[in-house]
Amino acid sequence: MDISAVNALTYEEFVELFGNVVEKSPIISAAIWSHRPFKDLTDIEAHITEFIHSLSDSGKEGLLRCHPDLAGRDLQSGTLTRESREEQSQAGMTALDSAEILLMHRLNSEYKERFGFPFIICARLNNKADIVRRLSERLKNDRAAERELAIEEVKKISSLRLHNIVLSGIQTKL
Ligand SMILES: NC(=O)N[C@H]1NC(=O)NC1=O
Repeated sequence: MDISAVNALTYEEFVELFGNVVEKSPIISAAIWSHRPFKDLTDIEAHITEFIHSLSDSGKEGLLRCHPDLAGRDLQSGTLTRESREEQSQAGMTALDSAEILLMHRLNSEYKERFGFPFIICARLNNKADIVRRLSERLKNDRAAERELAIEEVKKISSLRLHNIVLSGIQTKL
């Protein structure tokens, strides 16, 4: 799918295709559609980044709260989005033993209690050991630093999702 095909999408098609590029936040694709025509994927990413950075601190935290825990309740109950399930699976989160699941639950709860939003990391770029290590380390940060780090992870997740859609030929929907 090339950029001219992206630019030719109707609003409805665009949001259907890119609505979950930022987890459970279709407002972002709804907003950036107005910026067509896009020059390339980097241009789309720049608009996503611009939107996210324009949010207030509470808006950014709201965006973070749209993300499911890693190895959390949604994974156990099968209610993850397709994208999140694939990412969590790739990072080994779907193949944890019971002790590892308990550890993730304990660390995720501690994190959420401290910061008021879930721990977020780009699962495709990290394995199980990285995730546990980073989660333990990041618990020591302050809230503002963690908010910014988490937003950077959301941007990495979104970039990989965007590239995956455009380059992998999910255009069958079009
Ligand atoms: N909590 C969290 O990091 N969630 C996620 N990370 C990722 O790569 N996909 C997700 O859903």
